[in-house]
Amino acid sequence: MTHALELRNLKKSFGSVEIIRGVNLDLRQGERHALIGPNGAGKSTLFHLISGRIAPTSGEILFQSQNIAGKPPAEIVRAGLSRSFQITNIFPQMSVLDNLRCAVLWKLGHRYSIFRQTPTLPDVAIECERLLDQLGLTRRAHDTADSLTYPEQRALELGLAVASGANTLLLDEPMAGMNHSETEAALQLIMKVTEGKTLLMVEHDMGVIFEMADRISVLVYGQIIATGTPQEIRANRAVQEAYLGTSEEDAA
Ligand SMILES: Nc1ncnc2c1ncn2[C@@H]1O[C@H](COP(=O)(O)OP(=O)(O)OP(=O)(O)O)[C@@H](O)[C@H]1O
Repeated sequence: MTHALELRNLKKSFGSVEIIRGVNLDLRQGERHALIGPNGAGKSTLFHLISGRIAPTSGEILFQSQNIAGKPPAEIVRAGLSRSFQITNIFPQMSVLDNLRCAVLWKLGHRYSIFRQTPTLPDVAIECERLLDQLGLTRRAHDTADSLTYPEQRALELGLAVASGANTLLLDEPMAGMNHSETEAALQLIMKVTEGKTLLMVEHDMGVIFEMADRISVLVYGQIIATGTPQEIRANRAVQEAYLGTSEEDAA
C-alpha cells in the first residue's frame, strides 16, 4: 500500500527532555486520520515537526517517499503538504476573493502574476468561483477577510490550504472555539472540501473525531500507544485507561 505520509522512529528533545519519543505512524492515501491524546502528549510538537516549523532530533518524515524532516515549511507546502488552522494564513486586509486568487495563482503556475491584474486568466476565475461556492463564501467574495465571522474565516483558511493544491492536509483543532451548530456545519464543510485528500487532524471534540475519522492514533507521553478504527480505539483497554476513561460509555 502507498502511504501519503510515514513517520519513522521520530524523536524530538527540547534540551534534555525528550517530548516525541520514537513515533511511528503511516497515513494511507485519502484517509482521514485523527491524532488524539491528553494535554501535553506532544500533538502540537508532532505537527510542528511534520510542517517543518521545527526539526526533529532524529528519525524520518517521508512524504510521498521523500524524507522532508528538517526541510523549510515553504518547501513542504510546495511538495503538497499544507497545514491549516491555529497558524492562520489569511491576508486580513485583502478580499476573500483575492485571498483565494493568490492561492489559486500559485497552484495553476501563474506564480509571478500575484501582483498583476488577473481578470484575463479564465482558469483562475473559474477555480475561484468554484471554491467560493464550495466554501459557502460567494456572497462574501468582495468583503475583506477580517470582516468574516469566525466560522467563515476558518472556512477560508481551509479553502486556502485546498486552493494551494495540497493533497495532504494537517488540520489543527478545526472545531476549536465553535458552538454545536457551527461545529456540525464545519464538519460537513471539511468532509466536502477535502474529499479524496489525506487528512491528519488534531481535535479535542470526541464526537467529531469518532464521526469523521477513518482511523485514530493515540499519542500519550510522546508515543503512539494505539492506531485503529474508531471502534477499535473505543474498545482498546490501554486507550481507555490512558485517555478515554475506563468505560466505553466515557468514550462515546
Ligand atoms: N519549544 C519548547 N521547549 C520546551 N518544551 C516544549 C516546547 N514545545 C513544547 N514543549 C513541551 O512539550 C510537551 C508537549 O507539548 P505539546 O504542545 O506538543 O502537547 P499537546 O499534546 O499539543 O498538548 P495540548 O493538547 O495541550 O495542546 C509539553 O510538556 C510542552 O511543555
